[in-house]
Amino acid sequence: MEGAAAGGSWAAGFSLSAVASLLFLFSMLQEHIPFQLQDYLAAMAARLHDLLSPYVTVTIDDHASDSFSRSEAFLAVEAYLSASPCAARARRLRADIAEGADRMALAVDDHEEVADDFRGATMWWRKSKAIPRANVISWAPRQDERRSYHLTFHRRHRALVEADYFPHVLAEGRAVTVRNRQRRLFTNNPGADWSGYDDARVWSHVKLEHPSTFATLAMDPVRKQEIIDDLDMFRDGKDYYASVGKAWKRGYLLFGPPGTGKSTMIAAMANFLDYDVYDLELTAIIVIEDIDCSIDLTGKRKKKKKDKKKKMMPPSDDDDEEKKVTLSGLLNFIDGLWSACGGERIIIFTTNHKEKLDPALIRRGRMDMHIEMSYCCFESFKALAKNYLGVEQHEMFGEIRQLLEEADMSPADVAENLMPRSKTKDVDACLERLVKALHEAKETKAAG
Ligand SMILES: Nc1ncnc2c1ncn2[C@@H]1O[C@H](COP(=O)(O)OP(=O)(O)OP(=O)(O)O)[C@@H](O)[C@H]1O
Ligand SMILES: [Mg+2]
Repeated sequence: MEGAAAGGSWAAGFSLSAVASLLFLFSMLQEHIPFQLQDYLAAMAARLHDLLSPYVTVTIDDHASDSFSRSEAFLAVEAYLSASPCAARARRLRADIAEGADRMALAVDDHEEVADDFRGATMWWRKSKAIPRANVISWAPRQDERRSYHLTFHRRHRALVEADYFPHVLAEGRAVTVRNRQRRLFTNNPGADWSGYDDARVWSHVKLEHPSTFATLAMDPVRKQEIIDDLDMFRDGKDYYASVGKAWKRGYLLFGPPGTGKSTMIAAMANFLDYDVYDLELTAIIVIEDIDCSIDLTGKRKKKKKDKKKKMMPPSDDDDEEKKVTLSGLLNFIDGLWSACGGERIIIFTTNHKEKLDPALIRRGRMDMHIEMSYCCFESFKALAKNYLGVEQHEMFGEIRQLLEEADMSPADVAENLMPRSKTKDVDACLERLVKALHEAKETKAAG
């Protein structure tokens, strides 16, 4: 290893090159030496190397010997090196789109070597490729190529590598993978069977490419900040959750009339946290409470007699019992979803009718923070006006403020009225259209 030799003494450099020559000779002779002797010689060469060299080498293979999937350690190192400043000095790189990622990622190419500086210690990374000997002739690209990373460092840094450097590489590598991957939005399929754990039928997902952020989300700034703080606290709260003995999970219930920004908030949260999102649309679920929620000592749920209560919003013409979901089935599913996955989890429930939900469903622990998304207030309007029209002050703002207090209009409707109808953004026309719509909404409210 060139870099390692340069970093050590002359003697180490000499001994390394001597060993390298021996290894080269060994590989030349390999074909003429019986198998048993090959193993013996390899072991001897390794011991000779150990005796002479002050350097330690750790190998990380891309496939664990008993597994077909790629090793997590290898992927973490690959991701770490792709983003590390040390890789910027590599001359040969390889570009690829990793599984689940949405952009090209660069990785160090085969046989390339890079030096990473960690707290004053130099870590040399080299990537190697090996093609196992096989008596198979194939025109297809070799599937059995094995790649490995070799980390070489001075033996006095061994404790540092084990205690600090490897955890650092793993954490950074994972963070890079999360940043690169395509995030997904899962939504529940109406009518799915909630009694089982068949995730594929219950959830469908799309790529999450929603542009909404907390900066564009219109709501009371104080409440918005509370939510951001809560998410921040959760994200960095791994140790805290462990110390109080709680699973690292949090549930949010977003409730409010249609068009008040519940789905927009979900996208903003996902973009803020870089998480996948499970959006459980409760209004689309029919729950028939035919099972009592108290649990007897044998752990089974007691059945209630014939007292069937509709607790959630069912499309009333849907009489297909098969499609209906029992409350306990839904609770089991939600709790199963929580416990099935390690690591941090956020699940967001949305509904237009909080008052119709069963208390068991929305108790703290399942839904820890209840967030009301309400009709557009003046603060929200100001955010939308800035976002859609680029105005922060206007003589019509006073009138609009007054009207917003008297009429119920969702942010979705306010936004729609503010949207310019032509490329020449006519701010006055947009605000006038909003005032007119607010007057109508006010009359409707008074009449209803
Ligand atoms: N608070 C908000 N801030 C910014 N834009 C909003 C807000 N509320 C609504 N909008 C706009 O209105 C559209 C519809 O809002 P959204 O889908 O988030 O409503 P919702 O509360 O999820 O409604 P529903 O109950 O029908 O699902 C959004 O795409 C967005 O453009
Ligand atoms: Mg929605």
